[in-house]
Amino acid sequence: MQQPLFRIEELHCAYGNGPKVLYVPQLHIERGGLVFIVGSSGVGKSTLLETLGLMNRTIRSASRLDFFPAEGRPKPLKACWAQPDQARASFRQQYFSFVFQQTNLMPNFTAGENMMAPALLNGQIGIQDKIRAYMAQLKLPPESFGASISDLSGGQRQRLAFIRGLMAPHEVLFGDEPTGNLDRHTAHSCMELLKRELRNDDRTGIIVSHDLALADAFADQIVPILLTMNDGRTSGFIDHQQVLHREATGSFHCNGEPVPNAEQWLAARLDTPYQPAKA
Ligand SMILES: Nc1ncnc2c1ncn2[C@@H]1O[C@H](COP(=O)(O)OP(=O)(O)OP(=O)(O)O)[C@@H](O)[C@H]1O
Repeated sequence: MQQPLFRIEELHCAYGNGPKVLYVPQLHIERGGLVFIVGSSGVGKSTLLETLGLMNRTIRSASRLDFFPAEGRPKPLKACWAQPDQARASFRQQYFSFVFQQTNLMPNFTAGENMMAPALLNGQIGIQDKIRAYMAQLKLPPESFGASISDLSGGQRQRLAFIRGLMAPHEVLFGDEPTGNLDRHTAHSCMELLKRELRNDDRTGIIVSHDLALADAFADQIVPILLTMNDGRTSGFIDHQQVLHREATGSFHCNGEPVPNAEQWLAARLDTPYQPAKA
């Protein structure tokens, strides 16, 4: 049976006093596996990630925004948002890790130190062998372990950041275009590794991506953010009936109907303004 990870109801997101950028009447994200958030540019994918990951003040209002940790009672994120920055940071550090396209590596530390940092900070030891195995899998040369960040290519840095995120033992890993700088083959290797490791550790990856083929190949759940038009302005909208779930057979279904080709199904919906049914 599926376990809840996030439960969202009537969430409105905006930046400061700016216009509403995202509306989520209802969304259930389940624990375990890989969840992809897809949508056209500017529709609110990063906003959703920032909201769930307690990264940026994006909530205008929400009637429910709950996180269900593996142990203990559900945590109302709405209440976390009212707390000081320090309290939110320690909540994040307890449960969440992050991988961004702009890697945020520490330039004064070597590649190896960067990859080991989150695991060491969380008290893990004997991690070098694991990191070296991940490096081999992602075709990073062994000597790059001791290299300066400035001596590595953009794609190598992204793979380092990816391994660093994997090494952090948190139960949710948020990724914002974590393979955006990589060629298709390497992006697939990253996702294969991520999927396997998440499954082994009962963790969940929530990934923002433009790459519908990657979502089709690896996601267990795909959340499309649809484009809506209000008074001439566009904003994002999530219709829970348009969320795709992968069945045990490996194929997707949506609202009880089979979806034979998720990539095509999504491509046909994402760029066309969507008219939500009236409640
Ligand atoms: N810090 C911010 N302050 C004000 N508005 C913002 C901020 N960040 C994003 N926005 C606005 O919110 C909307 C959604 O942006 P968001 O970055 O979430 O979209 P996205 O789907 O992730 O886009 P992309 O695929 O291009 O990265 C856009 O209209 C954007 O201009």
